[in-house]
Amino acid sequence: MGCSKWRAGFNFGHHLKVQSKLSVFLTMILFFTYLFYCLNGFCESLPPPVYDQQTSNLLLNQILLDAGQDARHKNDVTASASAGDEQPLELDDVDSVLQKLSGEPPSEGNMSVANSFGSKKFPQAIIIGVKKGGTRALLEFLRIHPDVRAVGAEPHFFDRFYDKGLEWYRSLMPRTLEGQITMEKTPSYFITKEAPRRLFSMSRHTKLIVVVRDPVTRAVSDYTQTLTKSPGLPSFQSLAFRNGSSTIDTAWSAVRIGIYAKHLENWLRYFPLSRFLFVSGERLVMDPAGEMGRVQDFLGLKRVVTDKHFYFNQTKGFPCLKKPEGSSRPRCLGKSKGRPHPRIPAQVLRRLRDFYRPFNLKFYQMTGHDFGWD
Ligand SMILES: Nc1ncnc2c1ncn2[C@@H]1O[C@H](COP(=O)(O)OS(=O)(=O)O)[C@@H](OP(=O)(O)O)[C@H]1O
Repeated sequence: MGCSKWRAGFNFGHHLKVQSKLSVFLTMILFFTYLFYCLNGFCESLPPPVYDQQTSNLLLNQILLDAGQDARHKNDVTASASAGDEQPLELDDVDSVLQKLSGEPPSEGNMSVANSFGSKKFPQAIIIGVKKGGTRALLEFLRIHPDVRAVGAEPHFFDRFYDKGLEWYRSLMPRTLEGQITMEKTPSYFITKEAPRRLFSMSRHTKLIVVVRDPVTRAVSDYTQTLTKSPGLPSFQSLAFRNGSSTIDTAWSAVRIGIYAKHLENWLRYFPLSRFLFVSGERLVMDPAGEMGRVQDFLGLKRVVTDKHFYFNQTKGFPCLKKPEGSSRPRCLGKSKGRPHPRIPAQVLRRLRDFYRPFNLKFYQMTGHDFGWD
């Protein structure tokens, strides 16, 4: 009995010894495999951190906040809904926000290649406005171009995060090779008083793109977005007119943003007109290829994005991409782009149109371009 107990104890001890030897052996195999991979340079192909954890959390919080209740601080991060079986072209979830923030393409075979080559540069071209003008559509259309690399989410550097410094801003940019253009879009730059001076101090050569849209429809679009986030919002007319009077309330941002001439004046104090391209938001919908031709010329790019990239989606009521960046499937923008607008009384729209007319004319004169809103 005692002997068999001892033998059992011995077997158990022996078993343990064999097990621990086996685990040491396996650990060694793992270690040497890893060492072998690193020596062959494979470790470098892991995506490098684009920004530190603190920054990433900050941005993530900001983005989630943007996507949340505060419609004034909205972003392009929206819950997605596709038209038919198509994937929306937006930053739909946290993962894709982080991925897009890094500016790297979706996890496909070439990800490590895209991460390892080129360098992060300050953007040579920025879509600075205007909110609800069609800025997301323009950026996504541009991203099909092989010589354009852009940050997906809005960095908001020249308005909200300027304190973080230029190096922080540059770290958000995707890597580019010689001849490729780095881009970003943040529509609130156009109405930010300090933005022109700040951008000028980064580089006076940055090309500036402004997507403009009839300020009346732009205001309604802006209001629609706020209404989606806050369903209890007062009516459009009660916000557009000051204290129930017939005076337009220019303190309301949905109205103020549309006074394009005023905002442009601020930019022209720093940048010459030749540095700007004004894209018609209406034409971007009616003739995306035509408008994209102008944009590519302005950026000094070969006209790669042409009518063969677009088709008109009847369900969505907007042009969509046949093959967007990193995908072989057709895609439309998400449900927050191309939303139906609430009905606004005709006399309210007329009053607003009258209000904008002189500013529009001034804007046409300043830009040398009649956008045909009147
Ligand atoms: N191809 C395509 N698909 C969908 N939507 C398109 C497209 N081209 C332009 N638009 C118009 O873009 C409007 C949204 O503008 P922005 O992207 O600048 O909005 S934002 O400021 O970034 O929130 C959006 O405004 P709403 O129609 O009011 O939703 C659209 O009219």
